[in-house]
Amino acid sequence: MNDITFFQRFEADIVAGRKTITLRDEAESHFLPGQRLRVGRYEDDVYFCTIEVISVAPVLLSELTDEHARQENMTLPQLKEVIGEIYPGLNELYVISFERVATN
Ligand SMILES: CC(=O)Nc1ccn([C@@H]2O[C@H](CO)[C@@H](O)[C@H]2O)c(=O)n1
Repeated sequence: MNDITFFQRFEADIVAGRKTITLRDEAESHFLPGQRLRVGRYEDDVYFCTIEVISVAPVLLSELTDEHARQENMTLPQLKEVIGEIYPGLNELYVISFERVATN
């Protein structure tokens, strides 16, 4: 069983260490620093790596900066568009920062 899933289009960036945060809603805000999470693809739940949670912190959509976007390997407009598609109308998000620790 996986602990968290990402859309398949982000797999390569996560595995390469180019994507080091994810923005989630309250339902996925319960992860704790130091936890190791098995990561799978949203589309088929196939495991693809393990990450260690560094921190979890609330952030408003309006507070997102170029630094968040850089950590997503996107531009800020791209990031806001993606969030608007995944979480339409949601302003209160949680930034989960992580480090990729293993691939098995
Ligand atoms: C079921 C479900 O919510 N799955 C999600 C949710 C979010 N994300 C990524 O986190 C960042 C900001 O939201 C962007 O990179 C998103 O694509 C994801 O990959 N998969």
